[in-house]
Amino acid sequence: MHTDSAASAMTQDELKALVGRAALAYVEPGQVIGVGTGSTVNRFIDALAASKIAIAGAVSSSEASTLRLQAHGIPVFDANEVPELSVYIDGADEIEPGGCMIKGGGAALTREKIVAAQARRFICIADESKWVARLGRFPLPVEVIPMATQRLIRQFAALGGSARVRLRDGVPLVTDNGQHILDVTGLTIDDPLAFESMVNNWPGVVTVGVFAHQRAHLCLLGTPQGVRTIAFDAA
Ligand SMILES: O=C[C@H](O)[C@H](O)[C@H](O)COP(=O)(O)O
Repeated sequence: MHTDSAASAMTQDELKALVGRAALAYVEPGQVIGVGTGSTVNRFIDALAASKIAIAGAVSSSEASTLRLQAHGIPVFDANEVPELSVYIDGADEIEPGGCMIKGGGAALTREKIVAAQARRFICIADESKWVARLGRFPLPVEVIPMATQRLIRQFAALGGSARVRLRDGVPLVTDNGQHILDVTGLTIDDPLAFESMVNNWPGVVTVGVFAHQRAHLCLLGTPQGVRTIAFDAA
């Protein structure tokens, strides 16, 4: 781990912009890269467009990121057209010292996991508020098929969790995949790999927002002292 470039009294938005720019160091001209979703990734997309690094294009993890990339004139490919990506750049809602993450605050978790699985390297960009000793403070997003919702709420309750259907404008939010999101609080996630496998096996779960099998290889963490570069050896 190291810290570079002094930065002081920066807002959270400025820290997101800082790590968005820092991620450019991991992008090379001519590459097709994986691009995640969220406010931090938006800063990366904008920095990429401003940088004039001529990538061949991107595979995107959401309709929102696709629109932003295309608005900048960056070609977006279907995941099926690109067998392997050199790098995937995405944010996180929480990241812990092993590189495991909670993701899905923006409801894009399923496509994020798909694109991450195609990439040789996952680079997580996040402001320091996302760094945790153990996953579980942020409500865990789980994409679910609506007919399974009530049973899954009971399954989470049996683990000590409290699950709610995420609403938007008073009705269940519908993901890019046409499904719903449960947000689960009160869980203890001591073993992210085992937890991810267990929940993903419950019928009706599309994807759980624990990213342990697709964990980060590197985290660029925005702090008031600059960007901390954290490599996860075991990833
Ligand atoms: O579904 C959304 C994603 O997992 C985001 O990458 C995550 O919620 C972090 O978003 P933000 O950069 O806006 O905090």
